Amino acid sequence: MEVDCKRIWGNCLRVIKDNIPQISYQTWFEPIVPVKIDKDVLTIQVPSLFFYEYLEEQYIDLLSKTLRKELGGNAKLEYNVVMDNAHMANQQPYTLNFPTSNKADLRNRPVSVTNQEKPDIRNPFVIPGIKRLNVDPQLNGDYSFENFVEGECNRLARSASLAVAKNPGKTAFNPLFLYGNSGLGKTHLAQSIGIEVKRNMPEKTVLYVNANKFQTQFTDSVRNNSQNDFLNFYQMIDVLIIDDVQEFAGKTKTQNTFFHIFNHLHQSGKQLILTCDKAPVELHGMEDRLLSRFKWGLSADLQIPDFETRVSILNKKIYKDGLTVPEEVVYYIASNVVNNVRELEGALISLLAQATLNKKEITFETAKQIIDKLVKKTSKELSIDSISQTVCDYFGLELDILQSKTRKREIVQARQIAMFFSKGLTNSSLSTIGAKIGKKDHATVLHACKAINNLIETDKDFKGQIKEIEAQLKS
Ligand SMILES: Nc1ncnc2c1ncn2[C@@H]1O[C@H](COP(=O)(O)OP(=O)(O)OP(=O)(O)O)[C@@H](O)[C@H]1O
Repeated sequence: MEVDCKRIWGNCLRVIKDNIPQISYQTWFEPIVPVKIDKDVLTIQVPSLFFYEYLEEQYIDLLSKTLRKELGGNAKLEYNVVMDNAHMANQQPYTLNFPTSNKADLRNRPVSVTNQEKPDIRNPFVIPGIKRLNVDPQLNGDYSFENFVEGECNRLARSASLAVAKNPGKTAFNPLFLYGNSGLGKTHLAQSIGIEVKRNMPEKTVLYVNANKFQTQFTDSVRNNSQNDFLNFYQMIDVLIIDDVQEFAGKTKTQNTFFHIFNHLHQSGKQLILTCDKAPVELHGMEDRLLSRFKWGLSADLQIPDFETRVSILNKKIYKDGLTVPEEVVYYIASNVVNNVRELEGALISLLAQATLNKKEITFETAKQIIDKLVKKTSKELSIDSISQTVCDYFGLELDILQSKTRKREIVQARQIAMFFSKGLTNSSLSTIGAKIGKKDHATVLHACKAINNLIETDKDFKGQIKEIEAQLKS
């Protein structure tokens, strides 16, 4: 009997293996143990209730087909759900019986439970104490379609986002890849999709996550030996929004894991929405197989809004916050803050803050003073690229040399100086700086900053050089 059940389950596995991705097979089928066969009922043992629910949700059709091929039309499957080690003390497997022949029956099956304890699902987004897996989508209610102003600059991205929101996973826009410079509305638009899906299809599991957070969770899961939980969790999402995917650059293990999640979701008809600060073709430090997948759906860019759109964005915000701002002031802001919607909003906020603090009305004159100061400040902002260029010019080096693997002292030092100034003079994160200068990690950047600070304190000539470079950067 035991041999029989192993043989039959082995036959089923051969078919299953050919029909699903290897990672899914390893995750969901390798841990299953065939227990017994009784006429046309096969009993299998699974390690958790969550595991059983997932099999039922994702693979019941495949299981039914393969089992019926082996045991005939009346084939049935029974599960023994055996708790994991944490629950071994009172190990009394509970059995859930259901037939595989009729899918509708599966949803309303009679369940007999002899052990009510549930295994933990270790995931930071799961709200504890809720029976069904319930995921906090991490959405900001302000980032709705209603609050997003349409313009020539974002028309394609917005209409594609709307189409995806109405039909997640069912349009050709999968993944939807939204890209553009900082502060142009990528996060807002990506979140709008999540908000709309949740509004119209509350049963869908939506999750917004920043690429850095994803990376941290992944690293934690490796440390805690809970990679399977991590993978399983992400493979259950219906609409997955990953913000700032450029942060994955150079992180091979994270990319590898994301690749599997991407494949699983895509193959299961789930929706992926990715945002990035550049187009897929310009993305460096990313594996080719991942890049090619980014291009599968639709890439839509967000451009700098034109004057009219900038005025509409300001007016929308003014109206929403119940403020009164003279039209000429709105026009002045819109004419002078042009590159970034976040800065546009920031200018309005600082104007209002100053007016409130000084108990003054917002006049054109006060607005002009404040905005002029702000615009001057932003025009001085430097990029990692321009800093790297200035440092290379100063030492007479080619820019490319910073990206090379050479350990020559002068190159290493030039790289460290570029990192030091990028940290001090831009808002970029350590990992972004590292990725851009020599494909290094954040720890290397931190080390570089310390090394340069030490040298400034101990070496007078070096300090002089740093002062000269700084003067060039700020001129
Ligand atoms: N078309 C728009 N209509 C209304 N508000 C907008 C629009 N575009 C951007 N914003 C607002 O500008 C701010 C910045 O937008 P968002 O955070 O989405 O930019 P981003 O492109 O994701 O930037 P980053 O790459 O720096 O994360 C947000 O407050 C957002 O609501």
